[in-house]
Amino acid sequence: MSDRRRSRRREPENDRPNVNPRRVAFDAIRAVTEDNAYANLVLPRMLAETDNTGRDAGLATELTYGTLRSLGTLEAILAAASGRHIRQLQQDLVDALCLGAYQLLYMRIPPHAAVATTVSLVKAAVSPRVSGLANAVLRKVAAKDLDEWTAELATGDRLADLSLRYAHPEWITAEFEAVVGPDELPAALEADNVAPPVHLCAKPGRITKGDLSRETRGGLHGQWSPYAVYLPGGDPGRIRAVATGLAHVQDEGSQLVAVALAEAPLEGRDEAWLDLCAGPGGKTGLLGAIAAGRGAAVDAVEIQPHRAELVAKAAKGLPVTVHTGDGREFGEAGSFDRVLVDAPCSGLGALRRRPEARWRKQRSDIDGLVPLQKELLASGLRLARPGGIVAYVTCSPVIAETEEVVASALKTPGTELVRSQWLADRVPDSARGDFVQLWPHRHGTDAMFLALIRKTA
Ligand SMILES: C[S@@+](CC[C@H](N)C(=O)[O-])C[C@H]1O[C@@H](n2cnc3c(N)ncnc32)[C@H](O)[C@@H]1O
Repeated sequence: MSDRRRSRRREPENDRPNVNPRRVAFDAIRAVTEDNAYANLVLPRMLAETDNTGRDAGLATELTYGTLRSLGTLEAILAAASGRHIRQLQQDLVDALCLGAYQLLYMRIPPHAAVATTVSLVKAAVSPRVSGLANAVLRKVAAKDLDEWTAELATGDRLADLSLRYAHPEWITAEFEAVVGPDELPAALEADNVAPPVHLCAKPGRITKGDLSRETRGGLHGQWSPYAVYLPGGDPGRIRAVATGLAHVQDEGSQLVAVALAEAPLEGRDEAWLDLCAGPGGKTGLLGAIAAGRGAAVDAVEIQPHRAELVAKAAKGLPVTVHTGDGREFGEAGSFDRVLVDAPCSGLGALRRRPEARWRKQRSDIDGLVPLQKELLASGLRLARPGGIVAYVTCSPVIAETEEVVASALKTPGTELVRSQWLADRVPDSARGDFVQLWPHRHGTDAMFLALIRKTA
């Protein structure tokens, strides 16, 4: 590097400090553990503020997301290496040690560099007094690789050992196993630890997949959804079609369940569609675009005003009317032909997108959500006309939020479960009995669940 370029790096333009990527990652992790921030919101802002771009931004992102995803496992290994309970150490030191241990156990960073940079970070950002302790603990961590550590800490309890190996809380591992079974469980857990590519949806009637793919400079067409394009990299907001609303960011699985509702066979009138839990509007945007091509219109309901505004933005120019209100009290019974109930859920099917989420959630959160899910589905069934079709969707595979909610709704007289033939024909291994269950490790999508229910009377 020339002297001129080196000095430019030390004194960045606009007086913005070019803070090194490890420090940015540490600050982002601190914001998550200390202030309950969301990494995917806080990190991009910190990268912009510190002028980190390109490879530096990539390194900071991998460090932040990887460390947060693996927190439980890193803390267990650090506890063993330090010989004390992790809660006996101050939290900012734990965060720095996790960042260092992640580099040692999950990345190809040479151990001496991972230890030295973390000790410097501890000196500068935590306290020089604990840098000796950090050095000693990290050297112990570096003495074994991840497989050796997980073998050493294994208890013989299969679910506990898998949870440690794949960095999931044990209760989530158990919930996944109840659906996917023991053979596929490791693959299902492992898939949550891989950052997913960004999926785009080319809104039908607005832009073709081919044109969207060209705008993304080579984005591949999605495997399953007729509207999906995989972004090859970069900021989706910079794609013109996304900025102008012709396309939007949407997981391919979310596209599939929305299209499955639109493609379900229906006799009679087919012009009044309802999206009962619409915010922030990804599925409303897609359903609105399909409805536009079929002469139908969509009513979209969202209880949170700021999310209702996002729905209105996502549906701009489409035949969609947005209502801010409670879906349990909305509308006239029997007035809709197709109804989507994309219920608020634990989100355990999208853990790969939210690095810290698995450590924040608790089993009791699900118990709190199930009554609302049942009420919203009951309301969706009330609002569907005889012969109409209701799609119950969650981005969670958990039995209590999926099968059990649907089973309770099917006790209502005049309802029957129908298979999504459209989805079954298109996506292999997507059947879960008569339901649809997508998986990151099988399909590269979020773990979306879909049940189609027809109102027979
Ligand atoms: C899983 S999200 C929906 C995602 C959305 N369909 C999409 O594709 O962008 C569930 C939404 O339901 C909303 N919600 C929660 N309770 C509700 C209620 N009683 N009535 C209407 N919306 C509700 C939440 O605020 C949240 O925006």
